[in-house]
Amino acid sequence: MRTPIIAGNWKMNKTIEEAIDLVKEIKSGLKKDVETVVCVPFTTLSQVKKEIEGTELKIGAQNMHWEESGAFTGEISPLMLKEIGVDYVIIGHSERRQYFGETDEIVNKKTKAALKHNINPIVCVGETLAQREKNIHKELVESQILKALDHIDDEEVIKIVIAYEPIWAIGTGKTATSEEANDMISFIRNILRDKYSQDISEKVRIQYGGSVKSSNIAEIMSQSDIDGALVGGASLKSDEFIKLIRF
Ligand SMILES: O=C(CO)COP(=O)(O)O
Repeated sequence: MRTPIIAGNWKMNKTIEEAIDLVKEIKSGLKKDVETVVCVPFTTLSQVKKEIEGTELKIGAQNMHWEESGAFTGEISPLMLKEIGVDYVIIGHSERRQYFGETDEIVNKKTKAALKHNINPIVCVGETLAQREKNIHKELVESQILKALDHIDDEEVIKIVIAYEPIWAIGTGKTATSEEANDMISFIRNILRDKYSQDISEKVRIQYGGSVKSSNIAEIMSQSDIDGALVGGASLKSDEFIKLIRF
């Protein structure tokens, strides 16, 4: 059985003070057997980590460099995240790919670096609207997955969470139908089966992301292959996020 995982991606939102307020409310609404993660801005990681001590709430970063240190102005290394005690890191979010030029090769390097440092990567994949309309969305996602997982073995891949986020559904209010999401996610599971094994494909958790909110979470989570959600906008308000955890 795969434990459901609901992760909030706060993106570039919340000052330290706001972050602490939000996390105080979230930790009071946790649900047993649903892994809950908040992926917060770098500047708030330390304080949020202190605030969640002794609770089941997990903490994630939204990005990371693959090197341990060096002349990479403005970047944050896996060692720095590990020192804070970060559990997860989002890798290859479509906004990083789109605005900051992250390629599949970079996503692979970052994923391997996270695993090396025992930080669980949440690896994001997903197609644009144009790619879906051209009916090349599965090809595209397959290529993103295989490149992200290059040289990652059986023992490591099960620590990865994959997030399928169709770009046209992010922040647009347009959700993929739960059937469309499940269809792609079961397709991803088949890619894992072919690359690794049936057993591995049944262990890896795969989330859906894109305009997830309290009104559609139950429907999304009722699908056979969807193990959770990566949530943007709706993770910024405690009452809404708690409803998502309690789907
Ligand atoms: O990008 C997302 C999560 O990583 C999704 O964002 P929204 O939930 O705001 O559509």
